[in-house]
Amino acid sequence: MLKLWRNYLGRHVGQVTFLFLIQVCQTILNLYLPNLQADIINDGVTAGDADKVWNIGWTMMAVAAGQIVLNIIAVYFSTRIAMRLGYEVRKDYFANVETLSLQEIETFSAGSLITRATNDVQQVQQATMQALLIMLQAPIMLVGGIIMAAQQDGPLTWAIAIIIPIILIVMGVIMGNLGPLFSRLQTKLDAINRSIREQISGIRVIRAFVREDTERRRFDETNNDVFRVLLSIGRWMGAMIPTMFFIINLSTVAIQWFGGHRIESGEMGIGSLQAFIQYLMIIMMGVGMTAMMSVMLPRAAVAARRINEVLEAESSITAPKNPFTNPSAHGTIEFKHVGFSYPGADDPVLSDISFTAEPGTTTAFIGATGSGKSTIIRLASRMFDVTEGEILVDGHNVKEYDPAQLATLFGAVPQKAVLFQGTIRSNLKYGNPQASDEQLWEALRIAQAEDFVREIPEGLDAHVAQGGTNFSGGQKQRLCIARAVVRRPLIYSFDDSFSALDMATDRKVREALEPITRNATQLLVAQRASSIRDAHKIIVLDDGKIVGEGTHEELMAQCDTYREIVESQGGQGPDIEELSIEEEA
Ligand SMILES: Nc1ncnc2c1ncn2[C@@H]1O[C@H](COP(=O)(O)OP(=O)(O)OP(=O)(O)O)[C@@H](O)[C@H]1O
Repeated sequence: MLKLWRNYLGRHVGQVTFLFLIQVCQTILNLYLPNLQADIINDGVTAGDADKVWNIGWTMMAVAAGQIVLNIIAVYFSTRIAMRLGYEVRKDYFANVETLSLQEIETFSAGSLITRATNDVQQVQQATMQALLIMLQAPIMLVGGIIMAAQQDGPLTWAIAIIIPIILIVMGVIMGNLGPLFSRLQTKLDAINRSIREQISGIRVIRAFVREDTERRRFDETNNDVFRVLLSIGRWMGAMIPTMFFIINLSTVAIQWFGGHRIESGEMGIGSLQAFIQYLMIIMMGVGMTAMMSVMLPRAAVAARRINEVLEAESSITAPKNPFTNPSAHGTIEFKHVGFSYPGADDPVLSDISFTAEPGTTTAFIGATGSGKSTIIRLASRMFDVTEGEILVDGHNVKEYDPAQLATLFGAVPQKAVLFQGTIRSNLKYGNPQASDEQLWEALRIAQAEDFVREIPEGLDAHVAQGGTNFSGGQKQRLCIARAVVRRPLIYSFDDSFSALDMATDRKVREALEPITRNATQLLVAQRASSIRDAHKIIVLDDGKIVGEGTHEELMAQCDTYREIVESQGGQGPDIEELSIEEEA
């Protein structure tokens, strides 16, 4: 928490100092009021001096008004500073998350990253606001209250010396139990966020398989966990307030009783007893504020630690000091004995993968699900770093490139079509922000998406909902293909990118792509053997290893796994063009 405050409140030292000065003045005025009250009763009312009553009364009014004005200023500045802190933390947080590689994002998990950016930042923001308001006020109230009470009646101060340690012990016990509960709460909130995210994004599958009850039960378990922790927190918080009031009321009765005896014996004025009780209340308020801070701070400290973890996280995929710039890039990709394990996984997903993909050729990957096809595509553009061997692009290790520059060589169409909230234009311009409308329409034409976009009255300005949910699977896939085409990259990677297209559209897209990809390097993952039989090179994967490499004919002759795949899909049969012509007929 301190680190976060140092970094972010440090940027507003002027405002924070001004706020602290206001708080000191306000608290001094607050401490002065009971003193005036004692004077008005002792020297004015009891002595029957009306002038004194008026004079002190006016002073009390002025002091109270001053205190109110200062309080308003303090609330304004503490809110402003805390909101600014939240804004700046969120801004830096998001900027840093954007720089992280998939490796770190998967380690944190998307659900936890969202909770940290929302719930955790809010906790810190609220704690900061309260801290700015009461952190300086509480100790002044405590110490100042004791001094002022002692001035009213020294001998009665022993009562305060007994009451404060009792309250501190009670608070200590309650806070000691609340701290670990808040840590647990944050972890449980992460879990509930993950669960909500998964279930909402998978709602169609849940409905299709009628799994609502199972999912509801799974959610109930997570929800119950949060409920149980909140209940425990509520119990301790609930115990705190009545306990505090019990101690305060008991103390007031004790002070009235002892004070009454001292008034009777003429050692104390009535006004002084009134003031003494008021100072006791101020001291208790100081203790209460400290207690409130000690509830809020541990919780905010947990949140601050989680935010700091993300703010300080560094991408494992970084640019070298002097990145290699390639003025005449061709797009040759070479895998040399590549091995790879996902972060946290024990077993390698890929072992000893070696191949070269040249410009003007298509290298296709086929194999059972989970055999590592998509992983090869991800490694080629350095979304993860290999754990063994090396990957070269145009003869240079991908680690020699600036990752951002390397990414511009690729036009990737991912397995899961990803679109962003905005318009068709804004989504296509991800491929090339400078692209003209003509270029966007041409890309749509190549991706066989022109017709359905033209049918929408807004055309390129048609709204794309979050995640592209207002488009069908095939439409989304075609928009993703168009986005890659807009870039006109040297390397195209199609990760099962035609799976949602019918045979006829699949053929049309491939035909339209042919002229623009003719000189590019193409990496193509496909499930259908018929889709890749024309590839210059087909690599057959089995359990992360290459078990065959060659053209369709070569593999049919030499590779059992490939032959099995082809036969399981209906034998050599007609290729995709023949199939689609039949389908159209
Ligand atoms: N982000 C990840 N974290 C951990 N393991 C992963 C991750 N992504 C994939 N894997 C694992 O790596 C293996 C290879 O996955 P990959 O997605 O490369 O297979 P694939 O051949 O493309 O499969 P499919 O044809 O089903 O898309 C699988 O066993 C999978 O469980």
